Amino acid sequence: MQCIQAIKKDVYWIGGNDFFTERFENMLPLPNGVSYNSYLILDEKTAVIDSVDASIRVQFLANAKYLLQDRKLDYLVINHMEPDHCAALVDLVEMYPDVKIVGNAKIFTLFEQFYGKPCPDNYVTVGEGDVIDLGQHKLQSFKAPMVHWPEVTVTFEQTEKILFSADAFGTFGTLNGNIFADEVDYDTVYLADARRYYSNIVGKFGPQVQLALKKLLPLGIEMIAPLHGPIYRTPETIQYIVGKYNAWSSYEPEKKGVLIAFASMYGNTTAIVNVLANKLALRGITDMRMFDVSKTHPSFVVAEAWKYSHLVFAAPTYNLNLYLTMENFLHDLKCLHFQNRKFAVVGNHSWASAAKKRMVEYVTEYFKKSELIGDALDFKSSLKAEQEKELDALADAIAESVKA
Ligand SMILES: Cc1cc2nc3c(=O)[nH]c(=O)nc-3n(C[C@H](O)[C@H](O)[C@H](O)COP(=O)(O)O)c2cc1C
Repeated sequence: MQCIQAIKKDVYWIGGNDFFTERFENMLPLPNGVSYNSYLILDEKTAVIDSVDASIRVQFLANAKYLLQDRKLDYLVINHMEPDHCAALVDLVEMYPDVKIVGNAKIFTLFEQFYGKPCPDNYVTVGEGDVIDLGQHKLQSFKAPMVHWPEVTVTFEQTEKILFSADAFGTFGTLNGNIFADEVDYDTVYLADARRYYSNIVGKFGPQVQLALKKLLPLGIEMIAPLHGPIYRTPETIQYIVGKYNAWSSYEPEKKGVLIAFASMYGNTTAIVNVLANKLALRGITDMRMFDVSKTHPSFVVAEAWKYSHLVFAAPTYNLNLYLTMENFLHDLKCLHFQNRKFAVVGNHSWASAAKKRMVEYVTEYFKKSELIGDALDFKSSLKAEQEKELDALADAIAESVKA
């Protein structure tokens, strides 16, 4: 049966929820599921904007069929060729063989790479600013390269001022009946997932997101309809998510505070960061977060890194290298072009130290616009009373910097 909602007169959400898939891109855990959004416009001409993942293909096709009844589908607009949005494209072409497929040249290249050439005569290639006229609704195409993938386009519906934003402004988390951001307690239900989606999926492409925002915001957007998560239709929710994207894509921390990311095999490094966190609390630092990167999936810790201004890394040496789960976490941050933060480093070893040096290397050589606070510390196996003053000095330096 169909499961649809009108988002404006004659404009419908025809996507669906995936509660089943364990990991997005087979890597990032989905404790709250994910939605794949698609949209259908019924005008003098009909159009579907993007399709969905294979997991909800049946629901999506039922939705499209229900709305189109015995009308034909005139246009299939493709903004993004990642498979979580493309699994039903060929089905639509088979159901509506005359459909015109709208996309830029890169979209058609990727389409053929994934699906061969089932319908090369159906292509309508659009460039920057080109408009597809449906009657009342007019779909204008804008490139947003690397706002996740190189082919990404966004489509601006000029009459209702709806931005079909592809992966931009998307979030993990299913839509729970309420498909609009203003219908839910957004900060409780979606904010953490939105930050985790942004930082892990789009985080590397901050400058490209900034360019897209500069180009698109002057259009006077009155609704943002992304490919994942809720739709933003009120000035407040639009301003809110645009504000978050602006901060995230310019690598500005949302909060002055401390995130402690640590790793430990036998608990000695854990004991050290527990004492450090305690000392920071006694110096007035509030709302700290601590994550064992061996236990918590890095995608969650990456998201918290995007939020906080100050980060402490603490880990032992392992086979003359940095302990692997910390190495993986820092490598992940490096690949995401993480930057513009203040850091403290605490190593631990028993005979030949490597962890401290490697963590300092990440901070000073790989994370741009970043600063090491206090002395990088190195402990030998366990915390001794005589070293407490080193931890006190580090806590003083971090607290002073947070409060500055
Ligand atoms: C497999 C393995 C390899 C290790 N390699 C080194 C090493 O190369 N250099 C070193 O100084 N300590 C090495 N250590 C020792 C730990 O770094 C050290 O005992 C540390 O204090 C453990 O901290 P934790 O209690 O937080 O796990 C190794 C430990 C293990 C289990």
